[in-house]
Amino acid sequence: MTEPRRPATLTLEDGLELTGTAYGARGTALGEAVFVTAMTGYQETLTDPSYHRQIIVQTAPHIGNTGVNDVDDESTRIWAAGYVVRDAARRPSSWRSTGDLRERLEREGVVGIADVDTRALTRHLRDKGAMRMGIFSGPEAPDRAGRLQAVLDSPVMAGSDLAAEASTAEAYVVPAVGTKRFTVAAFDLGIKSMTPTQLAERGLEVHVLPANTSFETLEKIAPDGVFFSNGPGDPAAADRQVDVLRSVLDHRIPFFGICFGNQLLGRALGYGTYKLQFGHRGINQPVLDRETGKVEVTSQNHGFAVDAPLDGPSTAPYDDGRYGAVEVSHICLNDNVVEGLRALDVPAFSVQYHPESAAGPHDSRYLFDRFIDLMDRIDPTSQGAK
Ligand SMILES: NC(=O)CC[C@H](N)C(=O)O
Repeated sequence: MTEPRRPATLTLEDGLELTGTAYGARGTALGEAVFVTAMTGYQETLTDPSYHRQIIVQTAPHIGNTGVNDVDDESTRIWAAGYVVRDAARRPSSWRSTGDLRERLEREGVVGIADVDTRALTRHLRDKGAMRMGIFSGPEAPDRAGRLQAVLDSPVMAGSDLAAEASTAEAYVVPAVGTKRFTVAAFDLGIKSMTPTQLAERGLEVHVLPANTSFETLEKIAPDGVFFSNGPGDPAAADRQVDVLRSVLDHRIPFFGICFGNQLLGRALGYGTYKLQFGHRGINQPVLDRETGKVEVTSQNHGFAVDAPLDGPSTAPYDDGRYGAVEVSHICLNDNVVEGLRALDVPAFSVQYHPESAAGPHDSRYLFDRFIDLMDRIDPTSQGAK
């Protein structure tokens, strides 16, 4: 291998260092190190707001080969705090490509590192657990002690309340495609753009709301259903959204949540959440739908999970069972982590994975139809499930 022309160093909080070549912007990147096993879809991954404050390590060895294009972004910018790849493509080659990933990373100030053995790094993170990381390149790069200190001084993910940082500043409406069936209020906790698209394509008028919207503001929209999106940060820190969700449940408004939304439904029902040793991030995670017995191959990106009993149904602990019985509807077949919740006495369900599937397989898009079924079953005069 030829000597790297623009050296860069990657430093983990446990002291491990790897050297490579600067990729994208030069400077310093700090964040939680997370590995992503998806073989495709790096543009969707980089622009997923749930990666706010995380440095992505791609296990797929060749990144940038299909360039970047104008249609695959999941938000208006790259949210990843840094990027670690093995072989960065020298030039893109795809009929869809309108630009070069390396140039885009540079333009958006995202510091990356290439020529790293990302699979060895992944095994390290898998065995040692989630931890902070820094990438350092350019003339200002600190020495070894300075690099480690910078990593140790950076914030940890546990306890971080980040949804508002990734949310829209202003509410906006995505009109229903075709005949309008229902009005939905979608809390943007770091929403991916494919989600309102999937909702709107099913005849839903989607009111996308900032993360800190109050229940009073929500009520003015008179939604037929409420949706909570994916998003960055620790669900244990999102008390404000949990309070709003409890009001939604109290009013028996049909609710559907994805990923962060699943964790917040878990909390609203009285369950705890915990940090996984390492997260689930990829587009080939097997999940069992326990009602149908079917296995879905899913797109996932989560570092936290809901702590709910797998044997069910059981009474939701919040306020002495105020929300009645709940069951764990989906589990991950790799490690039995809770991947979905369904309330049996209030109209609410959620999944820990990504039915909007951008990137990823489309096995789970039926869940958007289940949300519509739930709204269909509600009798507006009784404000309760039929
Ligand atoms: N994609 C998401 O919504 C992630 C949820 C949460 N931030 C986690 O890491 O578990």
